[in-house]
Amino acid sequence: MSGSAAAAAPVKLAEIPGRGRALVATHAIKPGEILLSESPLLLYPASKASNYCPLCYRSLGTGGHRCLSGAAPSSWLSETIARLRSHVRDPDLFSQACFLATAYDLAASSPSAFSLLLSLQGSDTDPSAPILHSLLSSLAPPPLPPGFSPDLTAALLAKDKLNAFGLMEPFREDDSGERKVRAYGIYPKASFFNHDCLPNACRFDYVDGDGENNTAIVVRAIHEIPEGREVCLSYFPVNWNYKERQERLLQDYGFKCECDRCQVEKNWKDDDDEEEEEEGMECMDEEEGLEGMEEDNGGAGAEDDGDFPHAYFFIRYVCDRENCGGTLAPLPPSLGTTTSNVMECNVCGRFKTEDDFGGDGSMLDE
Ligand SMILES: C[S@@+](CC[C@H](N)C(=O)[O-])C[C@H]1O[C@@H](n2cnc3c(N)ncnc32)[C@H](O)[C@@H]1O
Repeated sequence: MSGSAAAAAPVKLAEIPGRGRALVATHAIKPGEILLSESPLLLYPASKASNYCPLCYRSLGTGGHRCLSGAAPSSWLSETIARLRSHVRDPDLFSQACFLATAYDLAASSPSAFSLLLSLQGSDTDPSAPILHSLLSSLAPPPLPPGFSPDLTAALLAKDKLNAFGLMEPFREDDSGERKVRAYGIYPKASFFNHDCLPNACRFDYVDGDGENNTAIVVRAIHEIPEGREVCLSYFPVNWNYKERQERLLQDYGFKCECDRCQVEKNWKDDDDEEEEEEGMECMDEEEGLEGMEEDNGGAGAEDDGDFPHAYFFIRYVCDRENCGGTLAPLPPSLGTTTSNVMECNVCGRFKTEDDFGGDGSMLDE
């Protein structure tokens, strides 16, 4: 081995009371720094759409497609998915059944990866588990994979519910905010990111990109993160209002969010919620927001700035493109040290430079 030890991973696993396993920064993180780049444990289609390659998930486009998938699925999995495609009409049922087939196939092909999947968070029983189990029992060709049972099916669905990331169809201006998911993936380490309504990191995917890693997800720091601080993602678009966020987190993830932003917004009247989030906090004192961020190094804990402690986040890090609402993070720092002044949106993919922001941090008109 050479004299210099391999660089430590930027995040490590920790147990945080009341939050379970979490990922925390192992050193002071620079804006844009790549915290994790990870290939999926498993991937499965989100719908029956046929505009992408069923193996590498890249868009088929109009020209000839060159599939860059490294590995072919087993014949059992290909046959099961083909049968599901021709027999299951409901798109959600189809997608969930594909998940189960892919997960059971993993049990046969890689017991260690399958154990990893089972070690992830999630134990609620999905009401559709019995239907999905009998669907798979009747359609999948023999021999059925190891452990195939109603209990295991229910356990797998619970893992999927809490841990799957959507790989999105490319953004289109006329989407009117409704973006489609092309595929879902389960990423073993990324599954340990907890949620914060004002995250300090966000994830990118480049499903139509070149190379074999197009289904990897890349998590980058939005701003500086001090050593030891928990790194969190937002489990949904940051511009959702308090009620929407709380409902989703309780129903789908089983917890009540007590983050700094929720502490402030729980006291807002419903009207406040809508006005502030739709108008991107334009009415607040932007100077106050900027100072708050500077003192806190851009961390998510600037609590003392009155009613709008997090307004700077919206001005600086939420994409203002119509129907987008993605999160902006700088490109990775060059040579690992110099922070880039180019921000990338994780939804529409647009790049913005410092010149696109006013001196007060607001975005200039385009
Ligand atoms: C994708 S997992 C994240 C990793 C998880 N903490 C674990 O121990 O494996 C999602 C689950 O983590 C927990 N979680 C995530 N964010 C949280 C938060 N802000 N507060 C409390 N629990 C949270 C919830 O139980 C949620 O269902």
